[in-house]
Amino acid sequence: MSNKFIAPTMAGLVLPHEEVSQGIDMNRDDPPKEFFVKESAFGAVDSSPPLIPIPVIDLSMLSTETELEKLRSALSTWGCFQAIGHGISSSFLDKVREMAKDFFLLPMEEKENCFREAYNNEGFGSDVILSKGQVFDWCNRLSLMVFPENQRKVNFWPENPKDFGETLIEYTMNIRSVRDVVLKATAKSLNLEEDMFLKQFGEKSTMRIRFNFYPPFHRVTTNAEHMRGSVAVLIEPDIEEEIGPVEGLVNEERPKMYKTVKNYGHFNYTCFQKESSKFIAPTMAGLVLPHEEVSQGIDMNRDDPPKEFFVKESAFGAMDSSPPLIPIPVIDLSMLSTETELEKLRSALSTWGCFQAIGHGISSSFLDKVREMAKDFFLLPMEEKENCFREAYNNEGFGSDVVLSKGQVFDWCNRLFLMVFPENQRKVNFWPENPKDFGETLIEYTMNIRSVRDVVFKATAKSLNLEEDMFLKHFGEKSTMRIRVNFYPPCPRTDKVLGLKPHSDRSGVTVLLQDKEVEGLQVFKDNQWSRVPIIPHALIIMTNGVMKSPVHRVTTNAEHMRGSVAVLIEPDIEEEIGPVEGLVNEERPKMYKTVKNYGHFNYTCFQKGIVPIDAVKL
Ligand SMILES: O=C(O)CCC(=O)C(=O)O
Ligand SMILES: [Fe+2]
Repeated sequence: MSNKFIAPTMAGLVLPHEEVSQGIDMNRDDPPKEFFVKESAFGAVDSSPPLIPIPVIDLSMLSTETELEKLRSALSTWGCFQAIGHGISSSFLDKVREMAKDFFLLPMEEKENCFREAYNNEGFGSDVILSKGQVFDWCNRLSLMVFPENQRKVNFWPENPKDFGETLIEYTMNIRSVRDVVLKATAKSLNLEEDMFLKQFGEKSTMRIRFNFYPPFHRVTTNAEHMRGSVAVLIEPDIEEEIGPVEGLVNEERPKMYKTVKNYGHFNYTCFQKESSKFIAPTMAGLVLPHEEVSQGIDMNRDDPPKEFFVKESAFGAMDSSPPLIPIPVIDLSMLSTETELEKLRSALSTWGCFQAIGHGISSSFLDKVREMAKDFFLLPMEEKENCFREAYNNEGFGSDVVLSKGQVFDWCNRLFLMVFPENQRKVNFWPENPKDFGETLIEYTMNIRSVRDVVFKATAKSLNLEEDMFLKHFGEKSTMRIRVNFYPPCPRTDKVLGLKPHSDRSGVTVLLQDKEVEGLQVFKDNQWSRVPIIPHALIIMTNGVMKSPVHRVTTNAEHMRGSVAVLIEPDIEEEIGPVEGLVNEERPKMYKTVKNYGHFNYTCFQKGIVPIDAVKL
């Protein structure tokens, strides 16, 4: 449903929305400054450097010593050459070029089918957004894996022009022959065994193709009138193959200077990422806001939220800013030893799937401290929060919605999302250093919530006449606890914009500390939305994986910001989640399948536009 990414490239963070859906405007004469290159080790941009020809090698002559020596010299000095005599007909090469151009000239609606995903290069688009201050290339690309065949992602392959796929494969097969000739000749020119490089690239050597398309550029280029295209086939070694110094070239005089690496493509990418591993004010960042806002988060005083934040009609009805205030049940955890409270719990979970917990044993002053700390963090200047920015393709850290799909509706919300338990899965580089006691308080709070979890799990099991440890065991030793600190800036369009769209949490249990003053949370029950009233020191508990998964949302508020802190408790990834044995019998047969790694399963469903519970129905 939403796994395609909006005209990803020129899309970027950097262009106004109209252009996002249309690609780089080929007639504009004012490229945004995000495309301007910076000074670098490679010197300034210079539009007409001298035309020093790179070497030309005739592949059909490589059986001669002269041509072989030319090749060796070309590769050791330049590392590249122009190949002639390669045996591919000129008319076929022209056909490939024409076909590529035909594709890029299609209207955007047609190319849309090939849009790459947000976090992946495969498909049509331009630069993946990776880092703050990234300089964008003035280029659209279509990048496709062609070999090995079983790694083709045909959903990204153009259906138009008609013979695109066929031509692509034929061309790549031709290039494979060229590859073999060049790799063999190179080995020979170095007095190595002929198959040396072929073997190093392995049987499963991949071949990707990248079509580049550069729209004309009025200001900078001399050929301001013409667009330009090119086609690159990228040949990579088998992922499993170790790449390193060739044995035959290493000896006592020339010892090894480099290490061997596996999966070089990934290694290369990781190196690149290290330069720029933080993602620009990721959220409110998105594609949708003008650049100044990208670096400052949602402007808390703006009076014109962009329309990408406007909610659409959904199965959960229209926006209604003041639904009835039907109180969700209140359960006193300190009273769960009594039958009455236990029955109240059972009923709350089977009808609402959530309740407000009082008597939970956590002091009001400590809860206030947690809320204050969260607020202090969000009120820090953006430069300080920058250290916690999440990466483009990952929720962990500070930011807002990950950009996932075309037409995605964004939440009016900044978040800080952190894994707290198990301890060895903490990514401390995303943890705030300010306020000073943030980390400590966070851990203490989560440990408190873990005790609350245990009490609720045990009581729930008891209320269903199950063994007390049933749910605790089901969640496994390695049950994870993540914390999500939400912060909703005031929003002038409460009629159109939500703080959080309708959803049910992917976690097994969510424990939520609401804002003490500003309301906003709503729960969907019996086909209508109910507002959840504020009980200042209660914890809202949603038991998603246990009985009923409440669908909830958060509205926005025009005058006040609002904060909340959610702890998400998930089962051990390895643990199978499914119907509880003790509840299944002949009269009530199993209705659902078991799944492993429910969190991932939930996410996959979301991506496909499926409700998880429907996907596990037997
Ligand atoms: O802000 C709230 O009250 C709810 C937050 C929420 O639903 C979530 O973080 O999943
Ligand atoms: Fe939620």
